[in-house]
Amino acid sequence: MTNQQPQKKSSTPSTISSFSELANLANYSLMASLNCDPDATEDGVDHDERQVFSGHYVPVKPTPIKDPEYIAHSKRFFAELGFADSLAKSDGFMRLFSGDISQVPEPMRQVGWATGYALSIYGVEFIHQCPFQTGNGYGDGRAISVLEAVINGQRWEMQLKGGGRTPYCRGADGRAVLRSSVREFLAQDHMHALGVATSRSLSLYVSKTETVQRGWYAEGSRSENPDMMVTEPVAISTRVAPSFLRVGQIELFARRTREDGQYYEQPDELLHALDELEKIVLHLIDREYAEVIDKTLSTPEKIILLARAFRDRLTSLIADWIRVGFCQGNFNSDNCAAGGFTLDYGPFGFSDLFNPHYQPWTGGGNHFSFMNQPKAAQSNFEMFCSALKPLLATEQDASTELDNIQNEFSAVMESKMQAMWAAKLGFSSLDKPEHMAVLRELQMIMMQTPIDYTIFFRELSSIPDDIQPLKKSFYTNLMPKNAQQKAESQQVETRWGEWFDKWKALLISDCDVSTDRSIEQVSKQMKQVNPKYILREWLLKPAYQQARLGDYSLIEELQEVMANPYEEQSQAVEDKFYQLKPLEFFNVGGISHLSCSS
Ligand SMILES: Nc1ncnc2c1ncn2[C@@H]1O[C@H](COP(=O)(O)OP(=O)(O)OP(=O)(O)O)[C@@H](O)[C@H]1O
Ligand SMILES: [Mg+2]
Repeated sequence: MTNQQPQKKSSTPSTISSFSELANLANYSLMASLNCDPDATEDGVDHDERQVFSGHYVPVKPTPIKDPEYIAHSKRFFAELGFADSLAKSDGFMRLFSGDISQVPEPMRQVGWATGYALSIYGVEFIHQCPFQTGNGYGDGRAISVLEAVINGQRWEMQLKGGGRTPYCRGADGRAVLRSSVREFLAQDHMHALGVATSRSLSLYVSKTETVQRGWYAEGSRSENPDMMVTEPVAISTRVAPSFLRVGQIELFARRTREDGQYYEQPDELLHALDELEKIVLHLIDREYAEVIDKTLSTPEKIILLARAFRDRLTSLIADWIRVGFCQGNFNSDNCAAGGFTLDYGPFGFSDLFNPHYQPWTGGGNHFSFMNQPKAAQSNFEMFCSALKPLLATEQDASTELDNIQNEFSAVMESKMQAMWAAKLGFSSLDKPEHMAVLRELQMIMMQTPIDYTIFFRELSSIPDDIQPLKKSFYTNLMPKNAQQKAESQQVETRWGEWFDKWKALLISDCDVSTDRSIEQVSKQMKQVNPKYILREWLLKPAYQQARLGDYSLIEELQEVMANPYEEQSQAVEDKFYQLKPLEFFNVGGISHLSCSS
């Protein structure tokens, strides 16, 4: 059900308790397999926006945040890496991951790197909106990778978010504020605990003295857009993944191969562009798909396997997002990791009230809304396949096969969605029409009744005797009040009862025919796919507000609770975190919607 990234061979790690031990694990494959921007300076002091015409990466020295203070690290991920918890507060570690790379010992390098990428929004290329009207200004504007290390046989890239300006900053400050960094750090950690493929959270540091200004919402504001400027401390969160390659990155190098004279003037420049495209694709395979694609195959053969494998991961990812109520909010090709995992926790949100059009980001439009994410993914996948095409220009068969892989996306997506809904409902499949009818009817009533998506499925997972426990998920206060409306809502309740009876009868008959499925087992399985605890925005807000005052206890508490989202936890945890969204938070800026993610 879940879309785990491939597990590498693991031996029990010996603990890494000092920064010099970590430094010894540094191992940079990127520089060997990719091209550096030929216009770049070697020392990485390259902090003004400028066009980057070629090369896959630009050396950039991060700008440290002033007077950094420790807020959090992912204990779970540290344990996986074999890092001692004490490392997070140690001098060298804290210095590096708050942006000061100037003193790292060899074999670490005293310079990081940023990468360019192209942007497509819902399948439409954006080129002229960059400051140079060429697309050469898009890329990591504030994300800077600082380390590659091989740990227990797995290669990881570590990337600062908010590490200061890069050539791609487009005039912005290169910083991330405390609020957005807390959200990103916690959500990324939580998504892993939910079993959803994601970049991982490593650490979070805030500056005690450096601030920037951002537009934000006044307390309780219902304005769609921010109505005031706030001064916020800057922070750096570090995220970790096998790579940070995005669909937009492959697109950038494919666009440069076009014979429209936009990107090159001489024939050898076309060859160079094709070479850069091939290199980045092979690098993607090496970093993200090495376990499923044989190194000895030809490039066209590899490309076919890559497209198939990415399609498989991407469709699983989207089904998982919908399973747990996650809306990414801004699923452009530049926010779509080519390794098929969740990347960029900016304007994301977890659904409280079920709404297929749920979209936390005011700039996102319906195309990135909750139930439209399969379509948004399809657009990104199509851009990905088009970007691979120039490498198959003389390979008719492979090119046709790639078209087929692309054309079958929606069928594969649909089958993943059906498997996901079946699991949420406790069915082994939706193959029979009566199972499908139960799903369709449920989707209809869910749209007509204000219910909490998480609580509804969690209560259903206990397979109750009647609909009474499900009412815990009803936003009764949002239901109609006058007499006629009350009568209508009575009808809705009757429909719920009828739906429930049909669902339960099917479930019982499934168990009767299958000897290896008891009701208790089904309930247990349902609780493994229907989380109890979800990182709701109204839970996040007090955590970053308290952090602003120097109190990080709520962040730690949320981290703990959200690390075990499928478990039954204490009554106190349930009372605090397993609740409907309070009515006063509906339509409130910064909780129900947000416009700014930085
Ligand atoms: N404060 C900033 N300074 C420089 N660049 C920024 C800033 N905020 C956003 N950007 C850049 O604007 C683009 C769009 O922002 P978006 O919110 O998608 O990305 P992000 O949250 O910064 O990053 P990522 O996708 O790396 O998680 C990105 O290329 C990003 O680097
Ligand atoms: Mg982004």
